[in-house]
Amino acid sequence: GNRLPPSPLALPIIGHLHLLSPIPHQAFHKLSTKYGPLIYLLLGSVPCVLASTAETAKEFLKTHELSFSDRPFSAAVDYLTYGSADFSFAPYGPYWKFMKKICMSELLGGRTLDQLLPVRREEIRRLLMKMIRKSDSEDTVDVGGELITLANNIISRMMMNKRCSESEKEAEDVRSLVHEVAELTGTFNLSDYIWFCRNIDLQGLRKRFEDLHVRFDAMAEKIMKEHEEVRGEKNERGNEGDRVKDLLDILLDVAEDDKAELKLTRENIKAFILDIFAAGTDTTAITIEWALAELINQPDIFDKAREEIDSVVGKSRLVEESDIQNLPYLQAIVKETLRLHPTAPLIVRESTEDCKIGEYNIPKKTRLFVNVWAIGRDPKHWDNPLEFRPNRFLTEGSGKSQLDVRGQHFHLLPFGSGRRGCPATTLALQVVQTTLASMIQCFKFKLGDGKGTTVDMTEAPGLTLPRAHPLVCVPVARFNLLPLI
Ligand code: HEM
Repeated sequence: GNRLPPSPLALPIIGHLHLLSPIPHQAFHKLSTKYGPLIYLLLGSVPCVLASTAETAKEFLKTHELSFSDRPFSAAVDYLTYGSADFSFAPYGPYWKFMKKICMSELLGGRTLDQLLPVRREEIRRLLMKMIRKSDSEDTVDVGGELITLANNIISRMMMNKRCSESEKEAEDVRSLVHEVAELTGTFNLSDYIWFCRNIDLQGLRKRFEDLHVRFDAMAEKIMKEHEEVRGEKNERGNEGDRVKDLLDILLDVAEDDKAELKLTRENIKAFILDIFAAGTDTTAITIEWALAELINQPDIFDKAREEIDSVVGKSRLVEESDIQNLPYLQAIVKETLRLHPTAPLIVRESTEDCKIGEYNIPKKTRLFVNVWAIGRDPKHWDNPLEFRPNRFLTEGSGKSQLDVRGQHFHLLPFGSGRRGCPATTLALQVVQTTLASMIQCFKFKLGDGKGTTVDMTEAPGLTLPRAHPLVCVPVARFNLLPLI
């Protein structure tokens, strides 16, 4: 037959759009408890399916992977990605495949990440220095804000050998630009619908896209020109190769390579820069913020993590990326954070052909949402799912100790799965684990403004699972840290 999955009653014109607020992944979760693990929805006029369990996720992302490897298109994406010249939103075709190959072999591959290790080390030290000063003056730190700056600087230096915050003003410009782009493209894109509800002023919205596009383009052009100048000089002097290449150098090399399978355009390169900032900054920073909030709320877990680091690393040097493999409890804390607080709570794809899932027919051009957030809290797969218990990943015999977060285990999908999964999982884990470990090693935390001893864990609306209440606290250095930095 021609059966679609079960569906709540739809309203004229808006379909099920009214059911999504205020926080889409939470609203979706509620719908799934009522209508089941696979639901059909009409968002405005767009047909969608919603997968809310590990089993349904596997059907779409693995069994029928190739039918669901496109991303949906929206006006924001069109404006901001140079007419879809980018990577994150590119259709699953030759251009995407070409870029994916470069991503995995060069841009985000092991060798590049190794070469750029000093960037990550320096930026983490810069954050720690700032916190040491706050500790000395017994001042509060806006942890979330500092982590966004950290993530932004790491990405910016990897991408184009430039920190965002040479000056505070410049840093703020880049931060707000990146934030707006992420908000508007809705990296995991729901926003066009939500705006439709909230904001009928489509004209005003278009103006915002244009504005943002112009601002971003100016920034990207400036950076590209600077690079091209340096490359010109290098070529004249003939001494290329004495400096570590940043990602932009690698992209420009590919663009100049006449033997490359595809010719990268200027738009492609700018759009890629935009993608990396939009996909990599908030997700990384907010994950670390959630992890720290959980630890502050559970001093016994915090103590245990600190003891592990003290015994493996000691107090005479700072924890390094290479220590992480010897810190299983820390790794478990990060997995548990990604289970409960996945900063990409919904995976968004689109189907390229008709397809049969179980007894249901899913037509071509149907948008897919996989509710990663709900799957991580499913009591069928997780004991006491709402409790933060890193030990669940360590207990021998529970079967959970072998679980990783790279998309092989469909009840834990913080980075998605398959070909279209996050290409920067390794980098993201390096930054999250090492930053968290160094904060644990160096500081204890007192909550700011006398707000008691527990951190409020409410989520706010937003595509990257922002916290409703910013984590503000006073870092207290555990010992004299300066010799370590
Ligand atoms: C904790 C941090 C991060 C999380 C939780 C995360 C999660 C995700 C998820 C769930 C997806 C969609 C996967 C799918 O459709 O199956 C994705 C895609 C993507 N991520 Fe990440 N990510 C993180 C960090 C980063 C970083 C640091 C970068 C870049 C440096 C990055 C770049 C991308 C890109 C380019 C895509 C699109 C890939 C494509 O369409 O083929 N992500 N990420």
